[in-house]
Amino acid sequence: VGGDVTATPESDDNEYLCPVTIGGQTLNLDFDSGSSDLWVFSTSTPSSEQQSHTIYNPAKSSTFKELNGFTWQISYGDGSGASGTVGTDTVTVGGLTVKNQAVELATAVSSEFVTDSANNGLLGLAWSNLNTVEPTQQQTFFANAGPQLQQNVFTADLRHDQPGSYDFGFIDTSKFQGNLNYVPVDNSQGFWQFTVDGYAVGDGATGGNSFSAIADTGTTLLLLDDNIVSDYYSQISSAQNSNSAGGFVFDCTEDVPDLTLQIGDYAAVVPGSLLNFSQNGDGTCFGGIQSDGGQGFAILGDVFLKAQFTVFDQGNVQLGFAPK
Ligand SMILES: O=C(Cc1ccccc1)Nn1cnc2ccccc21
Repeated sequence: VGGDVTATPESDDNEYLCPVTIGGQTLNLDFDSGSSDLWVFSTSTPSSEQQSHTIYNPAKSSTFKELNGFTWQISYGDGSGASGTVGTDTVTVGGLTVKNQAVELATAVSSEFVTDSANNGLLGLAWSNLNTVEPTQQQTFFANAGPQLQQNVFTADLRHDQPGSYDFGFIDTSKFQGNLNYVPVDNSQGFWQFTVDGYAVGDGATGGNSFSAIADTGTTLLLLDDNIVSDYYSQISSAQNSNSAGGFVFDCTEDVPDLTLQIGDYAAVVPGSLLNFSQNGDGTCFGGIQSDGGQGFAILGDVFLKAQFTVFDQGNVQLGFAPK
């Protein structure tokens, strides 16, 4: 048994939304390998915060069960967050069904979520030890689905300005070139965390120290250590770190170099075209590479994942990468 679901980018590839059916009601959720809560806008969300969101109404689901007294509260690295109550229901993603899945109902959401009307909640795909439900931590959709999957994996094929896909339970070899390159994962902090062994800017030599990184579909950009960020932008003559833009910008006319991340024997190339992320409207463009804020590990978000077919292997606790 498996599932295949379309991942549709919002404008500027800011996030990727996938249809999820909960108790017969379908909402578009942000699949997030950087967190482990499945939460939705619901009838419990204040009407002033519901705005034009699609909401889940547990009262209309014949399979919803309240988990009395259970609560959740999550905050994300970008400062956004949400909190609420918990129940269980039948959740289906791309034909794959999990019964009695913990579904977290938002009773409060931060402004970033209120204004993002296409996003009706998140489906966490990190490891369950990151789930925030109290008093009893809950399992993710992927953890619950594991036993029924032919292969205990999900794959991400995210694309620039066009629909991509997530597959659960199988690896579609038509979606990548060559062989998959696997790297061991340290899931002790709940992330899909692994070691990058070096990097290269443009056609320069591969160097630098090895560093820790997480594969995070819930992050838009490629967030790296400040030293690597400075080294990269030293190759773009008009680049500057703009407070008003919130990061490094450069003239849109510039030729933007590739970035290669050496992962074991695999050279993961992120083409310059993906690293010229968006236009600021004043002739400058915003870079796809930005600072990780000094938090000690790099965050390989959608900018990186658009360039690689990625296998999140729960069974063998490893990640696989291949060019597309
Ligand atoms: O929060 C982040 C990125 C981030 C920024 C700064 C420091 C650390 C991490 N990603 N993310 C991952 N899942 C998310 C869900 C909502 C919002 C942002 C989300």
